[in-house]
Amino acid sequence: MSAIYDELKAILLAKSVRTGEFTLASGAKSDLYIDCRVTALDPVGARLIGQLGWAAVREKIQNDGLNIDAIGGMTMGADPISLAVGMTSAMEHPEEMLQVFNIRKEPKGHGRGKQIEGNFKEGDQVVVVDDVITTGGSTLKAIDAIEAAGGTVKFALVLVDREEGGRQAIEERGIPVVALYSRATLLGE
Ligand SMILES: O=P(O)(O)OC[C@H]1O[C@H](OP(=O)(O)OP(=O)(O)O)[C@H](O)[C@@H]1O
Ligand SMILES: O=C(O)c1cc(=O)[nH]c(=O)[nH]1
Repeated sequence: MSAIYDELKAILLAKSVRTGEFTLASGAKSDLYIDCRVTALDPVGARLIGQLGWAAVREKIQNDGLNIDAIGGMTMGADPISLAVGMTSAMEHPEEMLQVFNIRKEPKGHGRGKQIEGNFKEGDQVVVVDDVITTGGSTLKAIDAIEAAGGTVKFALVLVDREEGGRQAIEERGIPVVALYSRATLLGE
């Protein structure tokens, strides 16, 4: 694997992988918690996520002949990852640049009342992002919100797949999952 892959893995292991007693988004208990926010909000971590993530997204776009307008996911785990990948697309291949959006957990109660903020519009073909997938429930909610707003999700970009059924749940919906790391490749299990 690349130096970027190894460097990002080292930051994830040092800053994000935690053991203890945790309650997950699904309500399940776990002795493992991967707090990707700490890595994605580390300036070096963000740069590496941008480079690795954009390379993976660009490869999928090219292999499948896709036309992608934008990238984004459910706040807040997805937010720094989406921006890092979008910024890297603009820096490395400006002619292929992806716009970036964030999805609120609930539509805003005032202002424009939107659930999707930033650079998303009806008709867009998008990549949905999540930092971690466990059950896949959060990514599926993001997909629901994008579809309700008139977008089409072509695939999902995930930083870490915990390999607990999330990939299957998302792929059953017809949306392929591109994961930068799995539980096995991150933890060597
Ligand atoms: O695959 P799942 O079972 O849905 O679990 C993974 C989700 O859980 C966490 O989100 P959380 O709800 O803790 O929100 P946050 O990103 O706002 O912290 C994480 O950021 C993923 O989105
Ligand atoms: O399932 C979750 O809620 C979850 C697991 C994990 O490892 N990291 C995280 O941020 N959320």
